[in-house]
Amino acid sequence: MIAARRLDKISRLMGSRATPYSLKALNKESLLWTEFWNPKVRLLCNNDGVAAFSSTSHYSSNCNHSPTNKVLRNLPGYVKIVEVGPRDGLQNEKEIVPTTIKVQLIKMLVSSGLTVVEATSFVSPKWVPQLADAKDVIDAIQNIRGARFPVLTPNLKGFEAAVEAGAKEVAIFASASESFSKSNINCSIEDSLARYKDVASAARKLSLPVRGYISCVVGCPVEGMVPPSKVAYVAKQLFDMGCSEISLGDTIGVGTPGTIIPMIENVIRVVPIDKLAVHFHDTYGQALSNILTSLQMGISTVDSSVSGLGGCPYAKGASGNVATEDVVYMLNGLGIETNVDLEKLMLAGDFICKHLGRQSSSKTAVALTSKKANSKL
Ligand SMILES: CC(C)(COP(=O)([O-])OP(=O)([O-])OC[C@H]1O[C@@H](n2cnc3c(N)ncnc32)[C@H](O)[C@@H]1OP(=O)([O-])[O-])[C@@H](O)C(=O)NCCC(=O)NCCSC(=O)C[C@@](C)(O)CC(=O)[O-]
Repeated sequence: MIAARRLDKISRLMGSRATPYSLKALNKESLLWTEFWNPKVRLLCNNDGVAAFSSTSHYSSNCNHSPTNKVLRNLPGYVKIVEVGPRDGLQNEKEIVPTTIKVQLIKMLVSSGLTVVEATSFVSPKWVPQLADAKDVIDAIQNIRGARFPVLTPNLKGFEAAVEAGAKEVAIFASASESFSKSNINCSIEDSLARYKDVASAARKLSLPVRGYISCVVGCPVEGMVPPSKVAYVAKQLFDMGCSEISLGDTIGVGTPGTIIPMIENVIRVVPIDKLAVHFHDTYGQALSNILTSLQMGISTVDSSVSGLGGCPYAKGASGNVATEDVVYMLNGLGIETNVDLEKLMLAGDFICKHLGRQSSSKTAVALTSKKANSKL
């Protein structure tokens, strides 16, 4: 068995996120080996040193199922959720949502335990009037602790405005479809990549992290099927210009595991899998199965939107993002850590849905709310 002193030292090295699921004795060799994990790495150790090392792919100690189960073996122990509700969720809303409501929503999302909340976009207010108050939103959330608040910036003008407002992290958004690039940001893919190089280099000078999005990773509303090689090409460009994370967006929600797998396979030939995130819209009800497939392939960052709000203004017919509540419910069921308190998350969802005057698109929120109401009868 591993000595207590050594165990302490390794736990310290792996950081606080190594707990509470940092230790696990392996079945057969529990007297000799101890497995340590955190969201990034997995170590097999004994008193003689580190025996094996791998990135992510491990089991949470909360899991009821056996690590030898073939289907579930490669799931991560921790999934980082990137909440995009205040930006992607609201950008398409026709009625302008007051800044105070947006700020209250962000506060509630952070208090549910979400550690990344995309707050707004510094885009042209003529193109996306709903987010014209970006500066005020960033101003009002400056003192909120416990989460990062990336913002979308389509060009240097947006980047400079974001930095001036106090943003500490930005996201650039390209497309794998020419037609979508034109309708979303009014330029070709190549022109957008040239613009984004400038943004990425300006961000590097200030040591600000840059996330890269790719839209239409399986289908485009105009062009139909998008070849995986095109997605891989854009992913490599974004990675090479310094994006610390690349989010693969099924903007119109047409993907199934059958199309997601070849797309991810192509991308991971050119970008390390731990740099990838997935961003699924739920138009055809495929988002959760696509997320599970992505996790099985080794991805451990998932974008979602509280109450399933959202949709891109330049992707007609696309429904909302996958609901964060549904993602958390599924991950809880798999014993995968997220740091998110589902009850508190549902309060945030309820808050924004009441403001918008509509029912949540989260099946989990609807089911748990009606279960609660019934139990009170
Ligand atoms: C990119 C532009 C600006 C090009 O728009 P343009 O009209 O080609 O740009 P321009 O350079 O000719 O400028 C036109 C006007 O916009 C102003 N302008 C120029 N830039 C900015 C800026 N940053 N902030 C504020 N104002 C700006 C500029 O100053 C000028 O003002 P005017 O002289 O007419 O008064 C425009 O197309 C735009 O803002 N597009 C944003 C569209 C958008 O936000 N789409 C939704 C986000 S992407 C998404 O949802 C997909 C994603 C990420 O979620 C993943 C997925 O699901 O796929």
